[in-house]
Amino acid sequence: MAAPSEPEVIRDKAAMRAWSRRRRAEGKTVAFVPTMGFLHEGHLSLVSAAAAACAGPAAIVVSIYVNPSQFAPTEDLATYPSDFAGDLRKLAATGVVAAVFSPPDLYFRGSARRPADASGNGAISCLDEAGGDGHETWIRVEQLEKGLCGSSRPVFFRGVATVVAKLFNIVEPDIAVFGKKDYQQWRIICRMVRDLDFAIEIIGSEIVREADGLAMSSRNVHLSCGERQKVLHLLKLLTFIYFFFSRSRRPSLSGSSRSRRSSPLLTQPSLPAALHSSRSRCFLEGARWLLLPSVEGVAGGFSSPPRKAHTMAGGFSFPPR
Ligand SMILES: Nc1ncnc2c1ncn2[C@@H]1O[C@H](COP(=O)(O)OP(=O)(O)OP(=O)(O)O)[C@@H](O)[C@H]1O
Ligand SMILES: CC(C)(CO)[C@@H](O)C(=O)[O-]
Ligand code: BAL
Repeated sequence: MAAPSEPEVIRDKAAMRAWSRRRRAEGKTVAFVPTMGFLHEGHLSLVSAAAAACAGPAAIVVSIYVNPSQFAPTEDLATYPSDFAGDLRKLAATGVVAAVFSPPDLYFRGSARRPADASGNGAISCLDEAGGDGHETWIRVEQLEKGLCGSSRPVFFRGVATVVAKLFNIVEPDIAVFGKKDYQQWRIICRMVRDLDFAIEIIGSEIVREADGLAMSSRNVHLSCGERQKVLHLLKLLTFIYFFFSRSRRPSLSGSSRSRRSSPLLTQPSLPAALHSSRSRCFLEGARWLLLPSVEGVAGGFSSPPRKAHTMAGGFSFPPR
């Protein structure tokens, strides 16, 4: 990549929107990478994908915002890792990021915000249980948010879809890039953009992994050595199941409309037909049951479970890379 150059840091919504409009008036494509910060090579690969997707002159914007509305009060908002100065250095080193949008807060909190209790432990999101005249407008992608991460994190995808829509309205990008590590999230954003007529091209970018195969993820810093080993075992098992079924069963299993209806996520054409069969579902269910103690062991080891399924699975997606 090119020589380091400092991105402009923008904190204000109106200033961000004005910045994007100026760039577009100059004939640039505004390409957007939303993140929650504590950046690693996975995030930087999205920046490269954004640069590659712009045919002509580009204005690349990265947002760094830990969105409270995707965290339930039982989750880890308070301990989410951050290193803003380090993030800026990494983005500057890419030489292609023109602006970093890092707002202090994107929500109207209202007067009914729940106060901290005597021990100082108030609800830390979902928007501190906002009510009254606080934020009350939500986007739900009703079918795709069911299952997988949606099962263990009940407010997660509602918060993601809502904040991404807010960010799209503020940044007004032409292109936005999301990682396939968060596969369900990527599919949900694509569906929201289609259903609500956002004039934005969504790009899904491939998973970047550590040398041992674990998908890079900001929260990996919270994993102990033992937890990491358990996650890697799970990743190996899933990879084995994938290859076993995709090689030996695929030809006879495609085109079953009945099984394709069972989960909206599994109807994406990029997923192997093998995984739609009732037989492979039984196998996966059995494996999940056998592995549950180790998965729960990993989840229980964190200060604020539940964790995301993809982190448990080492960022496994279909097909594995
Ligand atoms: N290893 C990776 N490969 C590709 N994309 C990634 C990777 N890690 C994160 N991304 C993408 O970067 C974007 C921002 O993600 P985020 O800031 O939540 O980081 P994260 O590493 O996914 O954090 P977390 O540990 O909370 O999942 C998302 O679109 C996500 O899918
Ligand atoms: C898309 C996102 C930035 C919304 O907060 C977040 O869920 C993430 O980083 O994957
Ligand atoms: N990359 C997903 C963000 C989250 O887990 O909240």
